[in-house]
Amino acid sequence: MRGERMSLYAQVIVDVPTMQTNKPYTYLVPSELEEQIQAGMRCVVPFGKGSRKIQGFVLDVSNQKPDEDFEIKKIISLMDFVPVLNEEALQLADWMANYTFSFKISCLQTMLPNVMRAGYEKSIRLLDENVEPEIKKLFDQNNLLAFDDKMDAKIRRKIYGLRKKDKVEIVYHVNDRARVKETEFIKSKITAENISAFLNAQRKTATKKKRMLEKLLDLGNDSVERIKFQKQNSFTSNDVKQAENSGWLSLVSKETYRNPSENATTESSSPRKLTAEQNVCVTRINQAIEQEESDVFLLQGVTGSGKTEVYLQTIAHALKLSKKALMLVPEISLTPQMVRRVKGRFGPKVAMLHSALSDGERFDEWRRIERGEAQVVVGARSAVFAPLDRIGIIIMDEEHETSYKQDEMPRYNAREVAIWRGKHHHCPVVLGSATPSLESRARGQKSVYQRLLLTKRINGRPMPHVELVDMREALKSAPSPDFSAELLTKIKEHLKRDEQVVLMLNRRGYSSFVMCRECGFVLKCPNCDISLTLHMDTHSMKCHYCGHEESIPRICPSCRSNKIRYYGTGTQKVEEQLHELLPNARVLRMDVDTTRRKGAHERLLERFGRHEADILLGTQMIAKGLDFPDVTLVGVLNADTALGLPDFRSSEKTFQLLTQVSGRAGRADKNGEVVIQTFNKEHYAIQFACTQEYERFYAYEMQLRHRLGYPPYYFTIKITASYDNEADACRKMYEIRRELSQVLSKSAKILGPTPKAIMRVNNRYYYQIVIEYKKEPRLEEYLQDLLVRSQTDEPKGLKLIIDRDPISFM
Ligand SMILES: Nc1ncnc2c1ncn2[C@@H]1O[C@H](COP(=O)(O)OP(=O)(O)OP(=O)(O)O)[C@@H](O)[C@H]1O
Ligand SMILES: [Zn+2]
Ligand SMILES: [Zn+2]
Repeated sequence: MRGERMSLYAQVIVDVPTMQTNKPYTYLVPSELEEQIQAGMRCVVPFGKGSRKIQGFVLDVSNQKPDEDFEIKKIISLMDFVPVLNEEALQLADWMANYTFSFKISCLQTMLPNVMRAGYEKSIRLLDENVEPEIKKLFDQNNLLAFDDKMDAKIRRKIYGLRKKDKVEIVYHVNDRARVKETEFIKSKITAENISAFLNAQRKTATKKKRMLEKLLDLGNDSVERIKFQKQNSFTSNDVKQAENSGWLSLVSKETYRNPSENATTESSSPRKLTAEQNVCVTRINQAIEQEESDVFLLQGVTGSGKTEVYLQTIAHALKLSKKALMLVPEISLTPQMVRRVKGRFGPKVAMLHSALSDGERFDEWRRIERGEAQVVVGARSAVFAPLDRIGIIIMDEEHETSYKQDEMPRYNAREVAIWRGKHHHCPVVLGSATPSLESRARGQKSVYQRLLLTKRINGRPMPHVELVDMREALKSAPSPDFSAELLTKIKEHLKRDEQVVLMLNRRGYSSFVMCRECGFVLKCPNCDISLTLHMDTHSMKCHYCGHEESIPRICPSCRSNKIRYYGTGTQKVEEQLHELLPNARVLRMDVDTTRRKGAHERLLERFGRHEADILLGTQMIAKGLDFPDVTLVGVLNADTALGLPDFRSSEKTFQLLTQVSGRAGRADKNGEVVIQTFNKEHYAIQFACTQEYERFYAYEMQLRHRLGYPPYYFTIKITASYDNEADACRKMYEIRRELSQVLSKSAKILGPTPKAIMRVNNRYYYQIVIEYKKEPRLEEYLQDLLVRSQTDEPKGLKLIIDRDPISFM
């Protein structure tokens, strides 16, 4: 209509659990927000009936009036002054939602620091005051009552009853937990000109006030943190307040960052002279940076070949061209040495994003990146979403690590996201590993990725010599259950030479449990199909799946016998054996129990580096990245615990782990040795790990995968359904299988439905199907639809998981 002001409409993705769709809802932009609103901002919108308020993301703003004829609701408020997600992030979320079969809202939220995701508070509003006095007195003068999970059950029931009669309603508030840290600073108003007037006005006895005036004069034009100023000069908070009232100073609040690495020790380091092989790699990558080519490089370098130096010098090159760099490492708390090296080279230009940071620290690092104050970002999986612009290079260290894949929605692999961003920014992506995933190595074969090789160790060191010990034989004469005579002799030899030893205990699926020797009873979790694990530090039995905890039984709950004992090997037990076998050796133990505290992991490694211990005993967490010059012997106590798992990747995982841990030996100027104890000496994964022939392992494993129809020859998607009862879970999966057989071509294979390896977790029952296929044009659309439908499927309570390229089939 002419003359009428054109209204603005926003497309908003809303956060409604259990009612997700990937279609945005249209909202009217109120006139007072028209100037501010932009795509990528968070907002608060009404949803559904009543006064429910929820968080949303603005995807798009336009004059386009939707042709829906129902009433269009108004946006209530905007949570941001500037967009928190830029154009790139919005596009990436689109791609990710499609590619990983996820809801767009979970993709958008995943890209932001935790504190920027919505926190909701619920309260109850009394609509009708005509209720029991006992209930009425719970409400405040605004007729509101905070509603939380701790509410008394009886009251909760009554309130529920009132709600049915419409006497109360639930009100939702959206909280923004993203708080900026503010620090108070003092700015002096005292100058050489005005001080004498103030001094003269003081009584003779007012020495503190005189001192205050002098200190303020000393400040000159600098501002100083209030806390520091008070501490250094022994002033109280009140002294400062009075000085402010007298007009001697002003207080200003400034935004500051929480600095996560304030206390970390970093030595600065300068670039090293590259070896010939390193030089080839650096030159190729630098060229791609300059020419803005989005090539993917697979940097395949044996352990100790100096991959890190290649990363550092290519990052430096990007910085020289005024570009930025993104570097991904596996869980960062496990690779403190790597972080120190990057910080040592690039200092304050570096921002870190990892799970050991508090939410506040993470938010501050995120803002430093977003404002362009950090040019190099180092972080674990989710750092792949760091809000960097002008990216010149993306690096992913240990690209084969499965921790790069997130195992909740959105089930993305940081590797795929990194490659997507590389294309977006026209920059190279470098995937580095001594033992690349079969997928990446195969893409290198087909030149989808470009292979770069580092075949030799730095300083011309030989690869360590590896010896296999057949435990079936060795146990007959072993000095203790976990140490063969061969390994023990070697440890003694190396310790005598004042060298260091790393011992790895492979704990996967092999923790201590409690069993009755009389009747065979094993203590299991009441909620899950899994035995409870013994924790000596807390003296309790714990379930690693649901967190259930109970005390250690003294008597068998089944037959009342007292012959109930622990079985299996834990690091604590091995440590005890070590103390008995080698009473003089100093042992550092590193496992989940000793590294729970923040920074504990790093401190243990520093102590080992300072030779405060001779032996570092740990779980898989010691296999990667450690670079200690005096470690000359690596012992693997149990090589094959993962081999027995019914999973197509178990050989690959075993080979990678053994090669990585072997690589910790002999990295500097002394030769290294490795002893691997195994019950499967003939297994090809163990044999190739012994000779450290990645390429031969790759060729052999590829043949097997081809024959069995596994990745990387086939694409795979795993579908899992769970219910609180087994029959429904099973029935649902048969229904999905029937539908799939309509959608898929003859060449695709459907495995299952089968119950999951651990069928019951936290009292839910899990069934799964795996699809193996090459090309299925109708599959994606079917799965997207299945995902949306699953929220309203009958019977209620279904949880459906669709996992593209699953890490395991278990
Ligand atoms: N050009 C060089 N000259 C001298 N020393 C070097 C050079 N490049 C790397 N180094 C040193 O060699 C050692 C091994 O390098 P680095 O830790 O990068 O190996 P890596 O390939 O990452 O091994 P891994 O895969 O086992 O972690 C380090 O101590 C590093 O400082
Ligand atoms: Zn449990
Ligand atoms: Zn018993």
